[in-house]
Formats: sequence, structure tokens, C-alpha cells
Amino acid sequence: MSSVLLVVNAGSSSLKFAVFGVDTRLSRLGGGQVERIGRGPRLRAVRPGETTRLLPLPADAGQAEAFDAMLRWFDAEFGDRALAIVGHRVVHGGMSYTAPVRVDDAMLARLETLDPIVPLHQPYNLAAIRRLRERAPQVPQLACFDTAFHAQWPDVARRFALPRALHDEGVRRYGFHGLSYDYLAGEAHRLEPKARRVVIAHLGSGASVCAVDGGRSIDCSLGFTALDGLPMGTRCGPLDPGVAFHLLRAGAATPAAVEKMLYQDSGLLGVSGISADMRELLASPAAEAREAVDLFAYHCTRQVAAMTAALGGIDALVFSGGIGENAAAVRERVCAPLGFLGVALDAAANARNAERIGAGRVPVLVVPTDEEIVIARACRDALASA
Ligand SMILES: Nc1ncnc2c1ncn2[C@@H]1O[C@H](COP(=O)(O)OP(=O)(O)O)[C@@H](O)[C@H]1O
Ligand SMILES: CC(=O)OP(=O)(O)O
Ligand SMILES: [Mg+2]
Repeated sequence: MSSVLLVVNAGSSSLKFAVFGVDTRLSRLGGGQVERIGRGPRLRAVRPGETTRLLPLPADAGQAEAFDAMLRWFDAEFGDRALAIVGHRVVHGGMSYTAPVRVDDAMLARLETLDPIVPLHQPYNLAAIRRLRERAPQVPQLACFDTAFHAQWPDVARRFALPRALHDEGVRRYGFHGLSYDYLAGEAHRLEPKARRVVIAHLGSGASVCAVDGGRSIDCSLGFTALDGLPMGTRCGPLDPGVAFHLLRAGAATPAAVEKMLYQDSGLLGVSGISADMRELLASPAAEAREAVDLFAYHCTRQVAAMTAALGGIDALVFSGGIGENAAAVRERVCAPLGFLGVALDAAANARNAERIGAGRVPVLVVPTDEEIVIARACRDALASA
């Protein structure tokens, strides 16, 4: 029986995983996720052709318990197969890593220095790697970076207008969601081979828009941290940095309190006061929910236009992520002002989340993202070159 590889995407409140057979086709054998970590989590796991299994976890189970539950599921389902390699999504590779890299002590130490820059992601990504090293030290692990797809940006996209020395120290724009954009750029090329200038909106709990030119990223609305660009589930999105100083100066808030506010109490949740979940906001009759959705869509529109300008035009627009794939009302609001770019929607196709929803000059696509397959391919390549 052929060996398998495991893909892990560990975040602050969720743990997603997938198992692939190690063969040229990379067949997906199973996977699932633990959601609501820290708030009564549940492990939902599935093998193709079978019904979803829900495995209970203690209500107070944290990341480590969720990870161990996932490993128990893996052992029960695939314990008879050799585990060839484990691939991880790691959001930040910093200046050092612009391609997938084998895990060792030195790289873990280097990646750990980035924990404060992406506090909702990096510490959890690295904790999963460490947990697996404890539990299965003989299994090789590969880190695949969200920043890597953005490694070729031109200087104008990379640089903040800050004193030069800071840029050289790494205070620069990196961009995130790169594993998703890597996959989506490939899908856009498959679906629209003639489209060179592709704008992709990855709209999930974290959200961003990316400019892809001939398959390569040239800019993204996320920059140094995972805060900028668009309002997100709980993150603030675009903000005048003076606001943070204002709050600090007023003496009412500590740096830690301001940071928590920007990462966890803002975005859709902060504006609506109701929920960080787009589904709940779309279903809510409250004016505040409507305001939050409008604000989100307004900034998406602005970023699509900004990325179009960065590309000098637009040949295709792609929507993805939980919101981009499912929320027709949001896509409608994002695209309504974009007629001047040749973007228009077919209302019926949009309403049924069809793959092609454009009715104007520019093809508009809805494509489910697949970060796991990008990591699985990197694992397969790493095994082949070992
Ligand atoms: N049917 C739907 N309609 C509207 N929004 C949806 C739907 N399904 C999922 N979403 C939204 O997608 C977001 C989560 O996206 P997802 O890509 O799963 O996030 P992440 O991977 O970053 O955790 C949530 O805001 C959720 O409400
Ligand atoms: C980088 C980022 O925002 O990721 P996510 O969408 O998984 O939160
Ligand atoms: Mg995601």
C-alpha cells in the first residue's frame, strides 16, 4: 500500500487537515477540521464517499488537544499506511524563506521571531509543527509559506514610505494568503487561459485582494501583518496608524489592549456588534449588520480597483474564500460600482454561485480555494528530490 502525506493548517480558532495518497495524482483520501477551538470545539472528519464524522472534544480543549484528536483520527483511519511527510501552512516566512523548507531547529527558531507580527497565526502554525515533532520525531515536516507566492513583488509594492533602514531590517510589505492565491492563479489560467491580468479576492475570515500578472503576484492588500487592506471577521483592515497613537496617548489603553482591539474586536464584529460571521450578518435585520456588510463590500471594491490599477487593467476577476465562494449578496455589492472596469454580474448565475458569473467584458469567476493541494504538491516535490 502506498504511503500517505498529511497537510495541516493550524490557526488560532481552527485546525484544518487533509490526507493525500503519495502518487502522481495526489488523491485526496480524507480530511476535516476542528472549529471553535477554545469555545466548545468539534472535530469534523470525512473520507470521500463516506458521511462526515463528528468527534466530540472537551469543551475547554485548546490547540494541543485539538491536534492530538486529529492525530488519533489519523491513526484510526490511516494507521496502516506509512506517513511519508507532513506539510504545514506557515503564514510568515519573513525575509529568509521564499519557498517550502524542511523543518529543523534553526528554521523554527527563526520563524518564531515572527510570532508577534502575525499573532493569530504563526504561533499556532509553529505549535503544530512542534507537537508533531514530539509525537512522531521520525516523520519529516515541510513548512509552506503564505508569503512565498508574493516573493517577486516590485520594489514599489514591497516598500513602505518609511526611513530606508527599516526596509532593510524587514519592515516591508510581504502579503499573505499566498498558498490560496497560488492555487487560484492556476485555476484562473485553466479557466481563462488568455487572461494575463487577474485580480483575485480571497474573502474568508481573513480577507485580501491580490494582483496576478501572468501567473505571478505583483501586489496584495495585506502587507506587514494580517491586519491591513480589508476589514475582516474581527480585524480592522485599513487604518490610519495615527488612530493607534491617539488611543495610546489618551492613556485609556495599553499597547496590548489596542493590539487586541485591532485583531479581535474590530472588522465585521466590531462594526456590527453582532457577529464576525458573514452568514449571520446577511441574515440579520439590524442596521448595524447592514453597515458592516456595506463597509466590507466598499473596501473590497476599492481594493479590486486598486489591484486593477497596479496591473494596468483587468482580464479576469476571481472570488474565493468562504464569503467569496458563497455570499452572492456580497459579490453583488462589490461588483456594482465596477462597471467602469467592464465588470458586471449575471444576477442568476451569481445567485447560484456558478463558476462563471460575469455578464460584462471581464470574466468573473467563483473558484473554491484549495490551500491543501498546494501544500501537498510541495510535499510530493520535496519527497521526489530527497
Ligand atoms: N453560505 C455563506 N454565505 C455567506 N457567508 C458565508 C457562507 N459560508 C461561509 N461564509 C463566510 O465565510 C467566512 C469564513 O470563510 P473561510 O474561508 O472558511 O475562513 P477561514 O478559512 O479564513 O477561517 C465567514 O465569514 C462565513 O460566515
Ligand atoms: C493570513 C490570514 O489572514 O489568514 P486567514 O484568512 O486564514 O486568517
Ligand atoms: Mg483561510
